[in-house]
Amino acid sequence: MKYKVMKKQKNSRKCIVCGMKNDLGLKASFYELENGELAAIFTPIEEHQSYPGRLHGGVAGAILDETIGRAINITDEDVWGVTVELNLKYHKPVALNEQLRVVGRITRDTRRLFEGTGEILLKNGDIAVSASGKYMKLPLSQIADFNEDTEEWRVLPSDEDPAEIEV
Ligand SMILES: CCCCCCCC(=O)SCCNC(=O)CCNC(=O)[C@H](O)C(C)(C)COP(=O)(O)OP(=O)(O)OC[C@H]1O[C@@H](n2cnc3c(N)ncnc32)[C@H](O)[C@@H]1OP(=O)(O)O
Repeated sequence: MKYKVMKKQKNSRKCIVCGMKNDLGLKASFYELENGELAAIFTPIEEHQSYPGRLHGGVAGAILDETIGRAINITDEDVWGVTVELNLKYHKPVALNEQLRVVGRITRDTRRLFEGTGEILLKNGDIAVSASGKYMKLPLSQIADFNEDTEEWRVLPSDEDPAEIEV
């Protein structure tokens, strides 16, 4: 199904997944959808390979980790957390140099923890990798010395931002 994009989330400077100034990073964009899920869009490059032409499983884990983790921000922009568990299932190989869609959602939300699931989708809609994750909520000050300006933590509008995404 195609869902309307309601909001684009922020990118950062150096994060391996969302850092726009990390030359080896995924430079993923994150979009909140009208159905309450979060979609990520990124294009893996050669530097993200495992076997030639195939996305590394750890990199697939990284994008799923962040997509599920950021899905909590759809309902509360100020929740921060760290991953405490991540389970992955690799169903199909993922090719490089093709734009990928990733989707994540929250399945449980308590005072201290939240949990969610997510999938990397191939062009034809098949699920290539699926994941479930558990995150511990923490104040940002307990996670890192994070200055929003220095870390360039901001929404970066682009002409390529989609109006709707099929997930
Ligand atoms: C918005 C978010 C987007 C996020 C996207 C990407 C996020 C990341 O990549 S974060 C990087 C990777 N993750 C990390 O670095 C986390 C590393 N781990 C830690 O820092 C610590 O283990 C930390 C802070 C989570 C817990 O530390 P600490 O408080 O000392 O642990 P501990 O005392 O053992 O446990 C505290 C409580 O949490 C619970 N807990 C700990 N781990 C888990 C777990 N995996 N599952 C369930 N409960 C857990 C314990 O049972 C305990 O509960 P209680 O107090 O009721 O007994």
